[in-house]
Amino acid sequence: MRIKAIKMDGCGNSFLVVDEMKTPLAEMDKVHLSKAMAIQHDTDGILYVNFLQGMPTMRIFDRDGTEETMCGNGLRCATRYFRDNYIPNDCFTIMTGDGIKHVRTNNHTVEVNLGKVREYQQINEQLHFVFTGVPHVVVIGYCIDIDTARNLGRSLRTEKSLCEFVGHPEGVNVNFIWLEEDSISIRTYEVGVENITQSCGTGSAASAFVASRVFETAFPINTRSLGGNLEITYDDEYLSISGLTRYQGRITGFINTPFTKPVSPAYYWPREYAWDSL
Ligand SMILES: N[C@@H](CCC[C@H](N)C(=O)O)C(=O)O
Repeated sequence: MRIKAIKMDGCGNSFLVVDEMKTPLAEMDKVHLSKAMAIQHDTDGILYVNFLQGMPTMRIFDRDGTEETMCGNGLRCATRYFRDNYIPNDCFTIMTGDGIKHVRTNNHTVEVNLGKVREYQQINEQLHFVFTGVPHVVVIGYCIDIDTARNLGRSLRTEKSLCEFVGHPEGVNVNFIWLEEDSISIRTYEVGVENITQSCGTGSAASAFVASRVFETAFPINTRSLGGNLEITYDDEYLSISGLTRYQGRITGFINTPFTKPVSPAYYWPREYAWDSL
């Protein structure tokens, strides 16, 4: 079976977009396929886009093949894909694992409304917890290097007592934040990618919310991550994130379906980048 995907990123948070209207896939194939494609093409996850009962929908599978409820930057990329291919409007809605989300585009800039802040709790002076579609711990501190953030993030992400305390025994994403003159800087250790990513939309929103309480920073808040900046707004308890999205290229591959067991990615997914300006 031939599969086509588009490589995109939102502030460096990278995804392959698989359009299920063009490439219908069996549910059982998605876990193996997602893991294989994400590793081979070095992306943080795979976005499956489709229309279900007439409604645009997005599903996100992380690099390790697990499905997540939400992904802020992924939703921004999916929004741009829908706008450019199917929905010639600036404002519309997309169904996600975390419910219906309102989205808005302005050329390459995409804003998505993540909904109301949920489950906020201050754990101690340095640690806070916020649910913005997926669970996020926010650690307040000072400028941290990548290796330290990766090591600390990895141990906090599965720290049993912390995860149980915040009600998410499955694990949490970890954001290290510090205050800059005109913004906050963030390094996010992401569940499912199991590494620091270039940017995390839901993590940036959670971090901005915590910064507004701890540093009394006024919204809109600019967040700086390795891959770029996002603007976070807070309106009537609803958090929105806005920033640039990019196309990186088209990918074509072939798979034998259905999968019965995990297969080496290179076996069925040849590299055929055709970089273009889409
Ligand atoms: N990068 C995403 C967040 C993805 C969620 C995370 N990988 C998880 O599994 O919880 C974003 O932009 O929000």
